[in-house]
Amino acid sequence: MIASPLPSTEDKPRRHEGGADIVRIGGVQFTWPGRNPFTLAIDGFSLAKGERLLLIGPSGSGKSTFLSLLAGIAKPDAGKIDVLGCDIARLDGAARDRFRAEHYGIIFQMFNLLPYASVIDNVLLPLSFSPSRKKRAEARGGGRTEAARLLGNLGIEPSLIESGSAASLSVGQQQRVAAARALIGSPEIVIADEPTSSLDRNRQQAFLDLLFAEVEAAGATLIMVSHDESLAGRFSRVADLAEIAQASRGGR
Ligand SMILES: Nc1ncnc2c1ncn2[C@@H]1O[C@H](COP(=O)(O)OP(=O)(O)OP(=O)(O)O)[C@@H](O)[C@H]1O
Repeated sequence: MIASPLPSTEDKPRRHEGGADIVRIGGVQFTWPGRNPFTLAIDGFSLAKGERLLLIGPSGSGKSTFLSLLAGIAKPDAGKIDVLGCDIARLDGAARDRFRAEHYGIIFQMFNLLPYASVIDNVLLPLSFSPSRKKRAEARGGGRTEAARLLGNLGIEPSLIESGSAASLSVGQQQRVAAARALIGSPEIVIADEPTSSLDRNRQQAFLDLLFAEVEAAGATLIMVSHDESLAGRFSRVADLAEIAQASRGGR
């Protein structure tokens, strides 16, 4: 069920059941270089801890660009992107990479698994880059135990966990492995860029059931992009990117 109406940029930051803001963006400008440059401007946006935001909008409207800014993959030309009290717009590339590894689990559109690595090694990868996620996984019995638990909960057969390589998996299985990799070590923010686009309706719903259960168990905040507005009822908030950001093309 959608908790409340879609916000305008003038709205006060929305809070989710008392959760404090985990993200606050203000005055952001970002332009992709090129002959017909695409610019995204975000006057103000905030996200409360524990929210599950579904981000919708037409193809090419800038949803992935928005996620890249939110995750510190792209650096804005101006403005503030405050995440967990840190303005990531002020960090250099290496510091943003470290921050992302510590605090974000990301399910990319193409999954980005290491094809020749085993399923479990793909899931364990983020722990090599994040001391705090490693610590949290260790507190739950160790990285391998936690990876196997997540993979099992996400419906990966035990026989595939140690021996299967990512390249040998179906698209649906790759997606589940990508979700386990995003969730291991309980990052505060989980970002999913159209993770269900290659699944049929039943598998889509089953995947979301598993994803939401794990996100909730970890107390994480979820931002998911999808073209499928019928998923809206499952999220605490739904926003069209056009309500959050102004997109423009060409010289400014
Ligand atoms: N790496 C890049 N380099 C240059 N321009 C880019 C890059 N990525 C995106 N763009 C520009 O930004 C625009 C918005 O792209 P973006 O991928 O953010 O949209 P989207 O809403 O996520 O689209 P889709 O729903 O099709 O994935 C593109 O049309 C393109 O012009």
